[in-house]
Amino acid sequence: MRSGPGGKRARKAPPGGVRAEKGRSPTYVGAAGVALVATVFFAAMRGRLTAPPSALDSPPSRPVPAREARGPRVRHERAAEAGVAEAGPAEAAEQCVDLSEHCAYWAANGECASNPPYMLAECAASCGACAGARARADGASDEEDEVLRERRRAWPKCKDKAAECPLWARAGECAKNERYMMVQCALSCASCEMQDFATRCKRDPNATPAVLPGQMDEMFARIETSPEYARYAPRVVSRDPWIVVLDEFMSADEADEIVRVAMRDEGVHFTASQGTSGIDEDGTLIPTVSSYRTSHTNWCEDECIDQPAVAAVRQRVVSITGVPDVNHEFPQILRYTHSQYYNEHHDFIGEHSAMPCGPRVYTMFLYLSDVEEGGHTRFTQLNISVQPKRGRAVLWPSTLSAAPMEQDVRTHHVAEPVVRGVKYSVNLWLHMFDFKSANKISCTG
Ligand SMILES: O=C(O)CCC(=O)C(=O)O
Ligand SMILES: [Fe+2]
Repeated sequence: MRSGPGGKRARKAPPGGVRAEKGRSPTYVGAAGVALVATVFFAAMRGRLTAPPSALDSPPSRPVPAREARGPRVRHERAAEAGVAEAGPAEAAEQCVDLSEHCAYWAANGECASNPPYMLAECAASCGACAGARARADGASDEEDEVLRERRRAWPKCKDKAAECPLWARAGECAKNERYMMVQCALSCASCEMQDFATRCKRDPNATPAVLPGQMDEMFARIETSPEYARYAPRVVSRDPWIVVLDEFMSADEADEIVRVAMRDEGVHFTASQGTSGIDEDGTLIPTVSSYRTSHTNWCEDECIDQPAVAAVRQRVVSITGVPDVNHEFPQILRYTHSQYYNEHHDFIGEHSAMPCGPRVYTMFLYLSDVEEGGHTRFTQLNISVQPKRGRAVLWPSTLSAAPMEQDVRTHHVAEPVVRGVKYSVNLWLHMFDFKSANKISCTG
């Protein structure tokens, strides 16, 4: 059976300081800039710069280090467009290619120096910042090179996973973006021991489990019988395993508000939904985009997570399940348009069991829109199908009440293709232990 859906995993995007203008410190531009100006100059002298601006009908706009442009999937797409199969910026630097047709123009206009994080990633060739030129383009000194060589001798397996790591490290990103940098740029950040999953991600033996054996049954029975929850109009559609539909879990206004939040800057925030295809040597779940799942995903964090409607719903989920908010993954907002679906899968991801967060114990799935036809959530082994309806939620376990660390294989499910309308929905995955603290140190995959 396929592995489960990708959860909110270690932030794969490059460091925030290089994602947004605000992160660019003067030292950064200054130090890297001088070296880069020289690099670009010599690159130009070597004839690396190709089409001059006049070759373009109108000059391209300045390169924008937008969030969207920084995520790994988008990078891969861009690489594919540029004919660099499966290459990201690191590979692009190795192969010495540009990922944008505008690189030469931008480089000629000094962008390699004034916007190095973006330009080094996207325009390695035009900036003369290919692998061989990397150290000098970073402005690294001979002493720094020696420090890195020493570190490599002490930690032969330690590596930087992105070509830009030395530059980012010099810009202070190891501290500003610890979660990403300490694993992805371990060599440059002197955090080699952190690349070892077992060292970085030990579960606290005293961590409090959210669900003890038998408590799952108690929780579902409470939802069914307690007058406190009657306002959510709960309906038990299965008892073993438990599946409870809550027809009035959210108001129409709340659901609409969450869609509005999700739609902000839509092109940036919704990207193809990913699954996972395994785990790499430092404990990072490997994301995949495949025909198994064709929806689009928008992770609700940063400016989304505390929006009033989102916060109210999160609080409601805490109070109904008893699972504290720190155990919840960031809400995963989904959009399915015509014919989009998610094939049969289980939300339990085996690899989580060895992580500090432990397994997903519950899924609270929220429907934010009415769908004219299709888009049902169908539990394949139980012959149960839940129709999307704005405000409705469905709650089910991924593990067994009697053994809550173990998968309950009966809750496999599919998202049926949407036939008419658009389905907006949200996954809230609740873990056995603290997810958010573990996520901060890249220990949730
Ligand atoms: O869209 C649905 O109905 C279910 C989605 C789902 O199961 C998932 O994203 O894990
Ligand atoms: Fe699912």
